[in-house]
Amino acid sequence: MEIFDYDNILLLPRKCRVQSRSQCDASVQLGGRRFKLPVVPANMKTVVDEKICIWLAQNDYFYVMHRFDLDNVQFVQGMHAQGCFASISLGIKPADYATVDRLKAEGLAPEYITIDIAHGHSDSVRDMIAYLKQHLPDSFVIAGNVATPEAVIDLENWGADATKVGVGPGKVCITKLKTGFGTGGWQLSALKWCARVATKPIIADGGIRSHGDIAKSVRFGATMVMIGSLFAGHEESPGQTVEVDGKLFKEYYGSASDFNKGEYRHVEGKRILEPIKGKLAETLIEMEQDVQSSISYSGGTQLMDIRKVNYVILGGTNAAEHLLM
Ligand SMILES: NC(=O)C1=CN([C@@H]2O[C@H](COP(=O)(O)OP(=O)(O)OC[C@H]3O[C@@H](n4cnc5c(N)ncnc54)[C@H](OP(=O)(O)O)[C@@H]3O)[C@@H](O)[C@H]2O)C=CC1
Ligand SMILES: Nc1nc2c(ncn2[C@@H]2O[C@H](COP(=O)(O)O)[C@@H](O)[C@H]2O)c(=O)[nH]1
Repeated sequence: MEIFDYDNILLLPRKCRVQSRSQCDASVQLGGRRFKLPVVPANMKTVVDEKICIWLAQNDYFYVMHRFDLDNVQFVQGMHAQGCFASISLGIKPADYATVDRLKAEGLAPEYITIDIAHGHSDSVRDMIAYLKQHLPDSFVIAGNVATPEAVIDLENWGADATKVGVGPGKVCITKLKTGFGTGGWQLSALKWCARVATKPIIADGGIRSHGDIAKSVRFGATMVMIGSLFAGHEESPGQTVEVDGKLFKEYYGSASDFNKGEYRHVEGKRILEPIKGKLAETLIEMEQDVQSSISYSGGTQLMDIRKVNYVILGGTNAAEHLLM
């Protein structure tokens, strides 16, 4: 198996078919809705809050609300009251089952539910998918996180409508160091490996450091990418603003860090500071323009045309041009 990551792959251009990059369509379909970009901000406390989720939904971007210190039922009610789709996260503990029961009792079906645990290839996820399919059958269920084709096959067979791939590639992740496991350092080839067996959409989660990594993810099989660090440093980001030597930063911490958990137990995340870089809306517009540009380099007009390009692996002993077929 080829091992590579975002920083040692480059995609190869094909003859351009558009007069302007504005003719390229960066939108993507997921769960019956079309979104402007194949990008979703990570469901983390320092990345999204209710206000950001409303803005994203109203502006045709996908979002997944985090599940920490939050009443999911109130959140779904609030989103529906604003005329927005509801997209929540759940774990697999008794409190999460109680949330499903309350949603059902209130007649509230979130349009999207993401089951979000560290080791998603597990019976506990199988059981939660089954419970959701029984009690909230209209919700589109995303399940993760996983790292292998076996896991993608199992989650799909258990009823997941999409899977989330990425164990340990995140910027505030220390899973690799603490456990010796994961896709940190080879997330892009893990995605390729998983995509070969997937029959439903994959969300590639973690490790995106520049906008070009979005196109690389799509090339290797992602329908969408989940991004934390690139979104955590905006003026409206929910993390605390911190001043260091006259410069402004936002805190960004892992969901499995002691900062999020409130205790030092099974910690697999850390806290860092991200420089503040302006408004979220501006970053999303720049991302859209960059993805449009990627599509034009692929010789296409639609997002999935990026899947057709060849690529090279830079450096290392296995440097080579990789042709399709
Ligand atoms: N993408 C990634 O690489 C990672 C992401 N995270 C994020 O951190 C947050 C917290 O995750 P998580 O701790 O799973 O959520 P929860 O705190 O909700 O725990 C979920 C349940 O799974 C159990 N559990 C957690 N890890 C394992 C494991 N390795 N093997 C067996 N059981 C396990 C926990 O029990 P117990 O605690 O008693 O073991 C708990 O019962 C999530 O948002 C998750 O996405 C965390 C780590 C890696
Ligand atoms: N191992 C851990 N992974 C975590 C934790 N909190 C979040 N995450 C994952 O990171 C991505 C975001 O990655 P980024 O590279 O874009 O910053 C996020 O979606 C989660 O899957 C954690 O505490 N430990």
